[in-house]
Amino acid sequence: MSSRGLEGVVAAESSISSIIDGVLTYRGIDIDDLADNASFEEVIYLLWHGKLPTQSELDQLKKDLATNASIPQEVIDQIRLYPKGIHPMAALRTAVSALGLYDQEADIMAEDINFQKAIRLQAKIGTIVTAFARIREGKEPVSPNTELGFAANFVYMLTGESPSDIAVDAFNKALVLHADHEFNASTFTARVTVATLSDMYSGITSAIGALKGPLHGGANEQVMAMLEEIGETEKAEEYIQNALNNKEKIMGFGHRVYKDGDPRAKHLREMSKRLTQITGEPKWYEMSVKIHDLVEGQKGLKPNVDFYSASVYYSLGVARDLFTPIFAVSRASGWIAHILEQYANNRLIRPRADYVGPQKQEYVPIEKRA
Ligand SMILES: CC(=O)SCCNC(=O)CCNC(=O)[C@H](O)C(C)(C)COP(=O)(O)OP(=O)(O)OC[C@H]1O[C@@H](n2cnc3c(N)ncnc32)[C@H](O)[C@@H]1OP(=O)(O)O
Ligand SMILES: O=C([O-])CC(=O)C(=O)O
Repeated sequence: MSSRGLEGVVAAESSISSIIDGVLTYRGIDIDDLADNASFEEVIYLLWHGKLPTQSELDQLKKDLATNASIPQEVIDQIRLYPKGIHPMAALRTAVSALGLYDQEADIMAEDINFQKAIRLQAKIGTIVTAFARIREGKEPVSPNTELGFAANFVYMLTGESPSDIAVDAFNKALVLHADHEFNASTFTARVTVATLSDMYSGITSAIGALKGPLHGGANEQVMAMLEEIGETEKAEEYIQNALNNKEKIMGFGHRVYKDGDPRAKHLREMSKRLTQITGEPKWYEMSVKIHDLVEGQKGLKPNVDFYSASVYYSLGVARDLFTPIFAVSRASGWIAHILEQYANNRLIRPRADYVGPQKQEYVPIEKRA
């Protein structure tokens, strides 16, 4: 008997992140502690090395990320040629694949070289997202500022302006919260790809493709589309009632693993409350809370990481279709950690199918086919 969607199947051992009794940890540290205290760079180090960095290790990682953040001119030139109107996740998938063409060590598998590649990839993925976002608006990409940390540099490259502390803190926390999540669909995809001993760029490219879908990372964009379609908090009840009556899925709710709620959602809810007050548009938070109460009350479904992150990113002035690419910028750290773990103890991932099709069929020559 197969398990539909591999529900409940334990596919491998991992020591990177855990979800036990509804508690999420990275390397055994509770996500609540990390969300309240850690920088994204500390989390990257933790995920890749299995321990929190010392001050000098952190300084070195920050320096490495900042100095590797520029992307090859060829990749920028290619981005300029992408068709107008494409989704930024499609652009990111294509540009990360292209990035691999310009990494002379892409196919070298030695552990130390893989760590260097990990830094290059993590450093450049935010630059790709921001370069695409600006080029499609007819603006020039902004080169990374080597003096800035990861979150600040991302906001700087996106806007071209010196980022506010509020924006940097919010981005940092969002990056920490999205960094890793056990064997979610995109991470598992990355592991399947590199378990053939394919390269890291192939692993990340396939993971981006998996994250793009609305049942996974793509849900955050769909949440904002729903909020904007509803428009006013007073209209939420009728909208949600109709959707549930029509058996539609409400984006940002439900989870394959968490049945009592996603521990990341409360942090994003708080951020949404605060940021929507700051922008003077509390309605997006109020509408989200209204929807939350309705969906939980009627279906018992709780919000996942994608629900309140929508109003958070919106309040930070991010275009709706960049929400999922920002998720990818963060999750790249987790994908890379899993790719390194897969390489370190590799075996091809190749499950079986429960064949339910016809058997003992004859080959019928084409002229005799009905
Ligand atoms: C970062 C992330 O990837 S978090 C997840 C992001 N995705 C979303 O927010 C999309 C909306 N949510 C969903 O589609 C689902 O809850 C998933 C895909 C996240 C997990 O789903 P699964 O474990 O496969 O549950 P499944 O889709 O089988 O749903 C089980 C039941 O709950 C219902 N259900 C699950 N989620 C929702 C939802 N968001 N809205 C309404 N009903 C839902 C299903 O319709 C189904 O009902 P049924 O048994 O009457 O047919
Ligand atoms: O774990 C999952 O299935 C989806 C999820 O919440 C994530 O990837 O962060």
